[in-house]
Amino acid sequence: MLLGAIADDFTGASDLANTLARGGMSTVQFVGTGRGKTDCEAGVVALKTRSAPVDDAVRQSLEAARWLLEQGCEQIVFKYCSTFDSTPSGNIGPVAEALLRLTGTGVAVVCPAFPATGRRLFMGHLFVGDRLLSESGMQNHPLTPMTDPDIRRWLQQQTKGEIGSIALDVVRSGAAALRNGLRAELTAGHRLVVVDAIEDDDLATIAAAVADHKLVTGGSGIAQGLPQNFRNQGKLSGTAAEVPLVEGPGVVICGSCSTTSQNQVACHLQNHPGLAIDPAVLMRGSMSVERAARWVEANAAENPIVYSTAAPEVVSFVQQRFGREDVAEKIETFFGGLARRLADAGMRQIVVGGGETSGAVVEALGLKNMMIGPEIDPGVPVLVADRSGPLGLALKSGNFGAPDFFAKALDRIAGHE
Ligand SMILES: Nc1ncnc2c1ncn2[C@@H]1O[C@H](COP(=O)(O)OP(=O)(O)OP(=O)(O)O)[C@@H](O)[C@H]1O
Ligand SMILES: O=C(O)[C@@H](O)C(=O)CO
Repeated sequence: MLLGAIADDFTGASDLANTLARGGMSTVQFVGTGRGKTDCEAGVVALKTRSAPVDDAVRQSLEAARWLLEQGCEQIVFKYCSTFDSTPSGNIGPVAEALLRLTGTGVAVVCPAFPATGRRLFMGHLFVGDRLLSESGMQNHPLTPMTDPDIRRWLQQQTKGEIGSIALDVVRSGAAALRNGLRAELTAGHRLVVVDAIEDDDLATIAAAVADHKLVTGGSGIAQGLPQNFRNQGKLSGTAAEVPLVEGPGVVICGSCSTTSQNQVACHLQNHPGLAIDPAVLMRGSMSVERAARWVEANAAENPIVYSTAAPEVVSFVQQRFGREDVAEKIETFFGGLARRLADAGMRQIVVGGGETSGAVVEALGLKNMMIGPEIDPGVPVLVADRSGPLGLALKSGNFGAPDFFAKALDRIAGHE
């Protein structure tokens, strides 16, 4: 393994694995510090640490990094969300600082930009499309409401060390100028440096500038140029793994409440049967995994959807009543249990909406690693795991995908265009 990555959630991991695979590295997505197939050029360890307690997130990330370094990785990427999902008390800062120490790195870039999905960083401020992050809908996120678009200020609340920043004009001056800028930041004592990027070319410049960095941090965009660094050194084999097609039956499970997911659920419901999961009903114990599974099986021929997706005011009402973490855990456990029950009974395609939800589903399915198939929409590939035969998956980040993503994902897993 040449490049090892640690992703703080499962959809983020598949987003990054997709980028590295498209960049020409043979890539495997590992579940936790999952073992199994390690003969790849890039290994992405998917953790579920985005909303975990800080100590837990640091411990799991260090364990994953140590494992990746043992596999021979020359560079470690810490992948977080392109919308920088975190709270003022963590976890991006503490994990990044712990990885700096572990890898003996002086300075690392911080760059969540992902222009293909509208995430651009200018003067340290993060935009989603034409909106500042804090006005993009992300301010209503159920677990990590992003209420400040200034990534320097947000990250500073999470770290012990002072945060540096490098503006777009330096990036546009080229890789050598950026390297000098990073050295100057290090001299000033800034070991985590927020770097602007608004186009793919900016990300390519940043990737070229950090070719010899032991640690790189960012969204999946930062990884677009990393395979080229290894190619320049003649280290890539150029052989891609064969990923099998997987026919149905299929189901969609959505626990994401983002605006994008709300539209995608509404779109899928136009032509497919749906079962809405009311968290209050779940908390009272009046809905069981078995009941939902029977409903899915009765509708299996029509690619049904089971979802807890709801509007922000409904989400905050239920959170106030039952507690944010308790509700999230109840829903995630339910969706995990549902996926396992369905896969045990022969479901071969599972499409999931939401990073936390995806983590719960993949962990409940007990998968060890996943191969990376074709891209469905920017940032979301087909994944194929082995679970008594091939199981096709798509793990969609809350904010990714076209309105018809769910139907398209099921088609792509089966190899239909
Ligand atoms: N109706 C609801 N009320 C309250 N909480 C909910 C509801 N539906 C889902 N949730 C919880 O909200 C969280 C949604 O997070 P998830 O990561 O799955 O989606 P997302 O944040 O939109 O996606 P991503 O992390 O990929 O951006 C989960 O913990 C889920 O259990
Ligand atoms: O970077 C993103 O936006 C996604 O890969 C993600 O992390 C989803 O949770």
